[in-house]
Formats: sequence, structure tokens, C-alpha cells
Amino acid sequence: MYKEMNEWKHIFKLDPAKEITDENLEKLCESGTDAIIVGGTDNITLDGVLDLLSRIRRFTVPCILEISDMDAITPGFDFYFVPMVMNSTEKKWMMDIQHQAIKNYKDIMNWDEIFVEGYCILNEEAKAFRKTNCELPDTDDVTAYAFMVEHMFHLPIFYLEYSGTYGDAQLVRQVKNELNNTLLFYGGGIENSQQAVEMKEHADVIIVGNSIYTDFKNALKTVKAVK
Ligand SMILES: CC(C)=CCC/C(C)=C/CC/C(C)=C/CC/C(C)=C/CC/C(C)=C/CC/C(C)=C/CC/C(C)=C/COP(=O)(O)OP(=O)(O)O
Ligand SMILES: O=P(O)(O)OC[C@@H](O)CO
Ligand SMILES: [Mg+2]
Repeated sequence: MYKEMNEWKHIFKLDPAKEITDENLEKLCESGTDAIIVGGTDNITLDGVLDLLSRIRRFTVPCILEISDMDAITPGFDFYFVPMVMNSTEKKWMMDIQHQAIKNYKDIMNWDEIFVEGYCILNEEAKAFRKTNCELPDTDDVTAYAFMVEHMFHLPIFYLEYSGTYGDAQLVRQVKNELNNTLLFYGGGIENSQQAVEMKEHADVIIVGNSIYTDFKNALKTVKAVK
């Protein structure tokens, strides 16, 4: 585990398929957030990733590529996050794409900068849910996935993903109570300081994505709210 990651509280997730002005990008990078993730589900191109990378690189904030497409992997990021979708009904999204990627890249992979995320996607409307043919887990299922991620796979991150909608804070609390070593990331629908504080009470790290593009001022305020 990258030592400082244990102390992270807040991350902004920027989508390479969406536009952001230099002015707003600077505000995000200088906001005090712990890191910027570059990632999304649809239309992720190498050009889009490289554009954001070069613009974020002007600042000191750690910059992470969350890999969702093999064709959009590039050197230059501080860290690489590799999703494995626990509640996908297809082995492909849990194992096979990652297996193929490791065959391609194993000779140049620096495992000190690569972190695998056990994803559990809980919003049926999210693009990632549909793309990876997820099934909606109940509370017991989610808890069991958390156990698997920590005790069977020993992954550094369990990611409760509600992308696009605000989730169930009580479920986040229950999951947090089951985890000891694996960090709990929460992402989904955080649009204001109050929501950020509520989810940060339970999750180790909150991720703010879409509201950067829909309500920038309030998205920016989520950093100070949790720090
Ligand atoms: C050249 C170089 C420096 C190499 C470095 C070495 C390296 C890091 C090699 C890669 C190793 C590896 C194992 C890669 C895995 C590659 C891969 C494509 C894995 C599959 C990932 C996956 C399951 C993708 C499916 C979609 C998904 C779950 C994406 C996660 C992010 C997410 C949920 C985004 C939010 O999406 P959403 O909000 O629903 O959608 P929009 O924001 O787009 O609307
Ligand atoms: O876009 P939102 O809904 O903020 O979710 C953040 C992140 O978890 C998406 O992968
Ligand atoms: Mg998104």
C-alpha cells in the first residue's frame, strides 16, 4: 500500500470524454483534494486521456489512471487503478480482460504503482453496471463481496460504486464495519458538502465525479467539507 493513500479522504474523478476549462481544472488540482482519477466508462480514448494527463501534470496533485480500456493506457501517471467488477455476471469483467492485459504488459508493469480495485456497482442505471452486465446485490451479497475482496483477494480497495446516483449511507457504514485492511472507496451522486460529509463518515475515501460537470461550485466545496 502506497503509504499516503491510507490517509486520503477525497478524490475528484475526471472523465476524458467530457470538457473542462483550464480555470476549473486548476481549481480542482489546487483544491486540496488528495488525488485526481482520470476515468469513465464510455468513449475513453488515448487522446482524451493524454490531454487530461498533460494538463493535470502542471500541478503537484497525484494523478491516477483508472483503466477502463486497453487502448487508452499510457505511461506518465503516478498510479494505475485496475477495476475488477465483483458483481458482474460475466467472468470477462472480473478476470479475463485483466488476464489479457497482464499478458501484454507484464514486462513493463511496476506493481508499486498499480492498485487493484474490487468494484461493487449498485446503480442499475450506471453505464458501468450495464456495460459489465452486473446483477444488483442485496446487503448480504455486498458484505460477502467485501469479505472476498479483503480476505480472498487481499485487494487494497473495495469500491462501492453508485455512479450517477446518491447511495445508501447505512450500507456504506455496514460495509466499513466489516473491513480492516482494505480501504473503502465510495463514489456516486455526491453533489454538495452535506452529502460528502455523510458518506465520508463511513467510507475511507469519497470520489466526486459527475457534479464537477453539473454544479462545479458545490463539487469544489466537497473537499473542504471532508478535510
Ligand atoms: C504502458 C504502461 C505505462 C502500462 C502500465 C502497466 C499497466 C497499468 C497495465 C495494465 C494492467 C491491467 C490489468 C489492466 C486492465 C485493463 C482493463 C481494460 C480492465 C477492465 C476494467 C473494467 C472492468 C472496465 C469496465 C468499466 C468499469 C467498471 C470502469 C471503472 C470505472 C467506472 C465505474 C467509471 C464510471 O463510469 P460511469 O459513471 O458509469 O460512466 P460515465 O462516467 O462514463 O458516464
Ligand atoms: O460521477 P459520480 O456519480 O459522482 O460518481 C463518482 C464515481 O464513483 C464514478 O465512478
Ligand atoms: Mg461518471
